[in-house]
Parts: sequence; structure tokens; C-alpha cells
Amino acid sequence: MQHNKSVSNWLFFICFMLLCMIALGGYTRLTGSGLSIMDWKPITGMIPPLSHAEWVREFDLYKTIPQYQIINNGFGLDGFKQIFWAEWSHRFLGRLIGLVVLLPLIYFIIKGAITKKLAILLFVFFILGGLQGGIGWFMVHSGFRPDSTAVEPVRLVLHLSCAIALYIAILWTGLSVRNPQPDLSLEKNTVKPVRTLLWIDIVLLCITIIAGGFTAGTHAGHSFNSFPLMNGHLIPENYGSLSPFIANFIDNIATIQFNHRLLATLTVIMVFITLFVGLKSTVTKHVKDGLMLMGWAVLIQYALGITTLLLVVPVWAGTVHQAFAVVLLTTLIIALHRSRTIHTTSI
Ligand code: HEM
Repeated sequence: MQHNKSVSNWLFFICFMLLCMIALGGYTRLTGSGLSIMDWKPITGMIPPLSHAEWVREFDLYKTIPQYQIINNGFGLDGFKQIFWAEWSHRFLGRLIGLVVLLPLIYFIIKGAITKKLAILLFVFFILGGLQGGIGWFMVHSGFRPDSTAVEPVRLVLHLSCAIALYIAILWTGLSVRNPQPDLSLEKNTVKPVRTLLWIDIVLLCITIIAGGFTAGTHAGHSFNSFPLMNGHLIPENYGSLSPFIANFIDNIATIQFNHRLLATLTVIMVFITLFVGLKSTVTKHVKDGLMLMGWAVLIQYALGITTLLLVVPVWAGTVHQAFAVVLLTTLIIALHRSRTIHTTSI
């Protein structure tokens, strides 16, 4: 039992670090810092430039890419250092998370505090975390091409989606370690509709987050800065105007932003239907509290989205909106976990 508590606390701490990582990723993107480090050195890259000559070397490398020539030309070494530190911190935190996963994992294995199954699962998460670093580099690399000044939206979405998937997996594992047994007083038939709705909410939320990734990646938040209308229309005029239609989801800013708004609105509606059904049912107070938390979180996230849009994406609002999406997701996962009825895990 004591072990369960320390292991789950450790896993929750990793989740907190991942949340910070996602927020820092948003900050890095919003300050246009992501392309400032042009080397991929998983170990030695941890050490930042230590002499003036090394700074000049890094800066000279950066000067060769279009982002510098078109957007940042002439911002000097001090300007470069600013964007460098943001990207360096993002990468450094990634490495730190790797250590915070690996070292306690070894310790808990030696202490016999975790089962073999859990140890393997956590080791897989460690490997996936490393892979996520590789995906980050795959994304960054797309911004170095002669015709681009930012990363490819599709790769940005891939990087964000993998971070979210890993976060869900670690959070669920932590919750299951803390509470291995479902609440025995919960009746399967009573809780089933709530669980089904929660599953729909989670899928819808993940799609909304992906749509948010495209909104961010295409800088769609810098257009149509009014709500609920877009240039005076509920559905913007050139919605779906590109051919083939699928191209609109990647290249048409009006479509991308409208889709994100629509999905976010559907998410709010579905979360409130879930809340209504849950509160009306005879599920335990524990589950109802989880649902209430989720209801508040979705309202805050929706308001943050509108604020970000109306203020034309200031760095603070974009960063908070991105990070709070993860907080909202956390509340949904907690609600789903609390509403388990059968023995689902033995880790
Ligand atoms: C359930 C509600 C919502 C969720 C979960 C959500 C999620 C997200 C996420 C995760 C991003 C950032 C993705 C990334 O940086 O890669 C994003 C971006 C954005 N969202 Fe939302 N969003 C929601 C509601 C809204 C609403 C209602 C609006 C406005 C009407 C909105 C406007 C925006 C804008 C303008 C961006 C781009 C910001 C930027 O460039 O950094 N969002 N959203």
C-alpha cells in the first residue's frame, strides 16, 4: 500500500512535468523559437554554448535558414539568445523527464515495489518518451526547408498528439496504481451510460485538440478574430473552397478555425449532457465530484479559447489555452477512472 502511494505520486509528478512540457512547447512555438537549435544531439545538446565563439557558431548556423532571413533578419546575438533559451529549455525539460522516469524506475525495481508487468509498461513509456523527442526533431527539421519559415502543421499535430497519448497512458497508470480496485458500490448498469458518454467526450476532446493543433500550426488564430461570427458569418464564406476537399483541413484557414470552434462547442455540449446524466443518476458522490470538475474545466477552456482568439493570440493566452487543454483532459480521465466497475487492472 505504501509502495502504491509512492509509485503513484511519482507517476503523477511525471504527468505534472509533461503538462509543463506541453505548456513550454506552446510557449516555444508562440515565440517562434523552435528552429533556433539546428543540431540534434540527444546527450551533448544538454550543454548550451559556453563561450562567445560557440554562441557565434550557433547563430551563424541559424542565419542560414529562411526564418532568420525573412522574419528575424538583424535581430542580433541577443535576439538569437532569447529564442535559443526557449527551445533549449524545452529540450532540457524533455531530457529531465527521461531521467525522472528512468532513475526511480530502477530504484522501484530494485526495491521490489512494482510488479514485473508494471516495470515493463513503464519501460515502454520511457522508450516512447525518447521516440517523442525524435518526433520533435522530425517536426523541427521541416522548418529548415528553403521554402518554409515554420514547421509543417501536420508534424506539429503529430508531435502534440503523441505527447497527449503518452500523458493519458501515464496518468491512467498512475490512477490505477493508486486505486487498483474499482468502487465496489458502483452498479454496472447505473454507471454504464455515464461511462459511454465519457468515452465519447474523450474522443471528441482529442479530436478538438488535434483541430487546435492545426489552428495553431497554420496561425489561423490571427484571422477571424471575432466570436461567434467569422467575418460576419456563422460559417465563413470560403469554408471548404479548396479542392480536393481534404486539402481544406490542412490549408484553408477559415475551415481549420471553424472546425476547431465547432468541435470545441460539441465538446462542451457533450460534456454537459454527461454531467446532466451523471448528476441525475445514482452514481457515487466521488464520481459526481469528478464530473463537476470536468464541467468547470470545459467552461474555462472554452473561455480561454475565445480570449486567445479575441486578443489575436498573445503568447500568454496561447500558452495557457494549450496547457489547460491538458488539464481538461485530466479531469475527463479522472472521471472515467472513478466510474470503473469491474476489476480492470492488476498492475
Ligand atoms: C473544448 C474546448 C477547446 C479545446 C480542448 C481547445 C484546444 C486547443 C489546443 C490544444 C490548441 C493548441 C494546439 C497547439 O498548439 O498545437 C488550441 C489552439 C487554439 N484554439 Fe482552442 N480549444 C478549445 C476551444 C477553443 C475555442 C472556443 C476557441 C475560439 C473560438 C479556440 C481558439 C483557438 C485558437 C485561436 C488557437 C490557436 C492559438 C495559437 O496559435 O496558439 N479554442 N486549442
